[in-house]
Amino acid sequence: MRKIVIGSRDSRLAVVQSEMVRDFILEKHPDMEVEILTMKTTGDKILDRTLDKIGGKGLFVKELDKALLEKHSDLSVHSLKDMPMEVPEDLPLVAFSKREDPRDVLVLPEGETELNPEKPLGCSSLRRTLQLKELYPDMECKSVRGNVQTRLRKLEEGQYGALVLAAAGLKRLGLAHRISRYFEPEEMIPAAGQGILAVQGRAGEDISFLEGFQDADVVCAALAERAFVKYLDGGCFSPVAAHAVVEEGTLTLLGLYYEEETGNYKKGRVTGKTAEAERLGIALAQRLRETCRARKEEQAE
Ligand SMILES: NCc1[nH]cc(CCC(=O)O)c1CC(=O)O
Repeated sequence: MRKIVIGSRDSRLAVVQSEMVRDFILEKHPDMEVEILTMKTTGDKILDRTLDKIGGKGLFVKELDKALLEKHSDLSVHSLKDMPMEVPEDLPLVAFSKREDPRDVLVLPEGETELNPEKPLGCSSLRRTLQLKELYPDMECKSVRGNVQTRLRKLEEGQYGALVLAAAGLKRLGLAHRISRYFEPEEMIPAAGQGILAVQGRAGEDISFLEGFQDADVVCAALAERAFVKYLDGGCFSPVAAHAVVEEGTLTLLGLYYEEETGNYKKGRVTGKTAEAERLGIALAQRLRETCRARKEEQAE
């Protein structure tokens, strides 16, 4: 018998996600024992500042990485979209899950059926803010921090007309009934990795018990999305968005590139073979950046 400890943030969503990995392992290997070890990360503790002021995505993984390194845990389960592009070599991502609904959605206060245009839209990333400006040009967007439950509480308190959240988180929390509108990926390009779980482990250890967990097409989509963002050095705060779909060996990647200095941004699409996922991500990134550059030169003339 082998015992595995999964390290998890202590938010409800993080625990549900860790339970999904636990349940997979237990179903395939009933002789194994799996325990979930929850912890608060710096990113969960600091809620009064926006993430870019306190140091980025890494704040949600530092404590979990430490537990892995010190062997208090064997695996960490993360939302892939929260993972930095650079992952420590000794703590590799060892599996990606199948993808839950990757779309962003609109959530109204409980019982309401229409969007109150007098109140701001609550959203927590530049990526969403930028794209919401196109969909709701007359509405203000206001930052909302905290885990999904905290954000929903702020919505019920009347601070916002609606929230924009990921469908994946709401569905996993059993809150799909709160969704009042879905944004198709073409209208609002999701964050790279949205809807996918990443399992992280220690280099060199046996993780054969995760066999069958991942889906090859989802892995290709994730690689293309992350290659795009990494090439553009997106990190957490550039509103870079990337979403790939794989169908019968063909990968289509949608991307958004934003140039901080000028405020210019550009959306684009690339299609190719799944085997070339990362190259496709880089190719789209290069093309969009060139387009923004060219436009900047035009404006300067
Ligand atoms: N930034 C928080 C976060 N990280 C992952 C999800 C949703 C689940 C997922 O995308 O897999 C959410 C909530 C949200 O953005 O609404």
